[in-house]
Amino acid sequence: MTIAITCGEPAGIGPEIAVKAFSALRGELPVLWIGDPRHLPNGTDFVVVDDPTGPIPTDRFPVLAQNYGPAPRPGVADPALAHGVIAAIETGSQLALRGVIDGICTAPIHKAALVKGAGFPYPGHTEFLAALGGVDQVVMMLACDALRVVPVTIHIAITDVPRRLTPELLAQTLRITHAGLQRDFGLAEPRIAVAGLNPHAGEEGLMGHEEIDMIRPVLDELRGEGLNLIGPLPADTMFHAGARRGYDVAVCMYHDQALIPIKTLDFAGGVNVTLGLPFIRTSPDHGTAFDIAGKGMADPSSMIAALRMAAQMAAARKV
Ligand SMILES: NC(=O)C1=CN([C@@H]2O[C@H](COP(=O)(O)OP(=O)(O)OC[C@H]3O[C@@H](n4cnc5c(N)ncnc54)[C@H](O)[C@@H]3O)[C@@H](O)[C@H]2O)C=CC1
Ligand SMILES: NCC(=O)COP(=O)(O)O
Repeated sequence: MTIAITCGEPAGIGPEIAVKAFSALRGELPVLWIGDPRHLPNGTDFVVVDDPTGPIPTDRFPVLAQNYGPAPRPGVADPALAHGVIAAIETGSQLALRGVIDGICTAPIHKAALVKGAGFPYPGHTEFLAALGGVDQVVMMLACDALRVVPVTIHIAITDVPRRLTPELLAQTLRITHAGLQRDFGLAEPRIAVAGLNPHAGEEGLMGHEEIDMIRPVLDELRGEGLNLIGPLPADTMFHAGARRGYDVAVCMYHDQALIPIKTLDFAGGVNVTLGLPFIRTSPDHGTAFDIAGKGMADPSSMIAALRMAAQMAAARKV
């Protein structure tokens, strides 16, 4: 079992948490870092791996070396490195698709630097990985011990949410979530709670109509396909401890509705997973943390949790 870590934004904390996670998981889970060794923290005891299909060393930090350019100043993204950051994600995905590695764990990227430096046309890894995997739609899920959440719409402006929230998108998100929890998380009949879009889930149409016009009909249709769906629920009351015991995942209508509760509950332990890909991808739930980059202060807990989750998902697919 080997999980590859893609370098992410070299000016962020990605290289640091990869090295710290490697140390923490030594003897438990082999990893392979894909990136430019010049971007590793000073003094990292690394070894270059020439052939990723061969044995991966576990005694020193193993690097599938790429050549992106000199190290940036910590906390200051250099768009000149954008092509390299993207290439690492492509390399990791190809290795995973070929079965050379068991999955990828992506360190955070700085989306603006990739757009500026390489015209990156995707809002994040999630959509880029869907393209690399040859699938039309995937689902972003964030998971910790206390909660799993899925945002139906992801990185779009809040003013665009009602328009982009179509019955097709909601239905496909629910189907992919259902199948992903069955396949990768061992839940035979996942209980899926679905949030409304409006306050009080619309309060019978007094505070918005999306629940009546769109969400309810989609849930009714998918119940006919055998999905165990609860809702639409008022989003403000579905995340307290008692409510969370009633479902396995909360499907939310937009990014912050989903990510605020999980990052509040467990920022250190949260993991970002892409469901619906032909290979396994996880990621820490946090970003590049430019404010602490290069200071040795970064907490690797979320990266460690993401690597463990990728390994568990890979094991589940092998059964
Ligand atoms: N998967 C990905 O590629 C992701 C990328 N991002 C990107 O990261 C950049 C910064 O995003 P922000 O919203 O500022 O969130 P952030 O998660 O980078 O930082 C928020 C706060 O949490 C702290 N923090 C984050 N991770 C930490 C860790 N491991 N240890 C200690 N402290 C930590 C930071 O120092 C900062 O104070 C943006 O460009 C965003 O697009 C954000 C989330 C995921
Ligand atoms: N807010 C979550 C996030 O930015 C992660 O996006 P992605 O790069 O995993 O698509």
